[in-house]
Amino acid sequence: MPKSVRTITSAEDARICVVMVGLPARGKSFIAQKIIRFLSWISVNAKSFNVGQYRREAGALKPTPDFFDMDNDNYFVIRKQAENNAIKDILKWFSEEDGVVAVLDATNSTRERRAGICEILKANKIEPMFIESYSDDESFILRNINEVRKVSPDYSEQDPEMAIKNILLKLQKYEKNYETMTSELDGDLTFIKLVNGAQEAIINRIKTYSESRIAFYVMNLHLKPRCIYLSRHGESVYNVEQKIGGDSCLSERGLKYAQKLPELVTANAGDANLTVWTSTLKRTHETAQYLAYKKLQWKALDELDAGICDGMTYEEIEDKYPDDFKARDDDKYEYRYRGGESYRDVVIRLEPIIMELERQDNILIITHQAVLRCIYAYYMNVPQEESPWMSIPLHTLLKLEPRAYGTKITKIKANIPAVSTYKEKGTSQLGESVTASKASVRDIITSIAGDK
Ligand SMILES: O=P(O)(O)OC[C@H]1O[C@@](CO)(OP(=O)(O)O)[C@@H](O)[C@@H]1O
Repeated sequence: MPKSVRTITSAEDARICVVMVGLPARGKSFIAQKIIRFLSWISVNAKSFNVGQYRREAGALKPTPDFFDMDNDNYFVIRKQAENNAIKDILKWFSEEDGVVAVLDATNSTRERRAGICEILKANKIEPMFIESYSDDESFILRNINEVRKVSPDYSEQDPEMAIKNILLKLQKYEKNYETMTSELDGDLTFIKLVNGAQEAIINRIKTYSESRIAFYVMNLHLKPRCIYLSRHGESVYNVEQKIGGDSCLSERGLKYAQKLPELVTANAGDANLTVWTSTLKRTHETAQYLAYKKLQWKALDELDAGICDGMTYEEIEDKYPDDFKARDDDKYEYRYRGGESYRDVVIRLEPIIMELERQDNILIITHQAVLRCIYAYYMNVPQEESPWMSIPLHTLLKLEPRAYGTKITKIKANIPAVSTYKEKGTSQLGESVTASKASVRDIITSIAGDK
């Protein structure tokens, strides 16, 4: 019986607690959630602990700005209790749930408070890593205030004007005591200070691979509006023959999709500048051939390697390697084709693609079924056990718009028929053909996938 092999992603066993630092409305929760999403995607056990949530659970549901008055002892007790509960849960999570990276999402705005947290973490053999989001840019702050107003349970039911007034008052309370991190005064701590998003970054005492991976990731984050377009290559000769893998050319209908793609892209991206990324396989180049944008080839975007099954149909695999066929159906994410790859392997080789995508502006990626599922899973927060089973039809352009707390997705069908390459669990038969719908070119479904 073939056994899937678990791949270790890092040789370190250090447990890290990322401690967020910064005034309210500096995008700390956005950074915290992105870190968790990225680490979970690469299979690192990571969890965020938001002190605001603990404070709400402690009864301070919709606090007035006075609640954040640093000189008010009564309120201080509640705030401190919320912080203590969060830290208690972090320690419990590390010891009982094999945690690897926790994020303590709070302002942690004074040196004294940070020193206290440091002491507890170190006593429990957890490495503290501070990430400060600092800003003196009014437009950056205003954008974040607006975000907080919309998504924070503290303000979501308030009249927008009143909410903004309250957030500004809360900010003033914190500003009085806020101590930013500096190499001079905090030189013995591991920290990264992001100034105005990631316009500038100060990095101090990053020692381990895991810390540098997190630091590099957050330095690449940006919230400038941009779109990521994803498409599978047009229908290939192998797709028509129901064979997997290979390096075949496009079918006639696949070529039609390639010819239509420039029109689809312009209809949605207008005259925005785009870079097209393809894999190194022929079917993706042929799909990109009529697009008049700069093109880059990535080996990392090549389809999941089916090893000894490359070039076979699912029926042939079931017939010749029934144990492998079943093992893959039982655990599609972990199953590694003999001499080939698993979905987990694909995610690992896609890490540099995600790092680069976070840095970039508008990108169109033309790649393959399995690779697209993995990229999609990162943006849409799809759990590992579900992602290999997602249906991503041919001849469909996906438009992703990353936002602060989720990604907006639009599906644009090209209205060109294609075979289905979707195989359901428990069968070797492929689904129904994707026929041209009667709707016009732009059959658009829009949804927002929020963070979980
Ligand atoms: O993981 P599963 O569902 O088998 O999907 C991956 C398969 O998709 C295919 C099509 O069946 O990809 P592609 O987009 O490159 O045409 C195969 O080449 C590949 O093995």
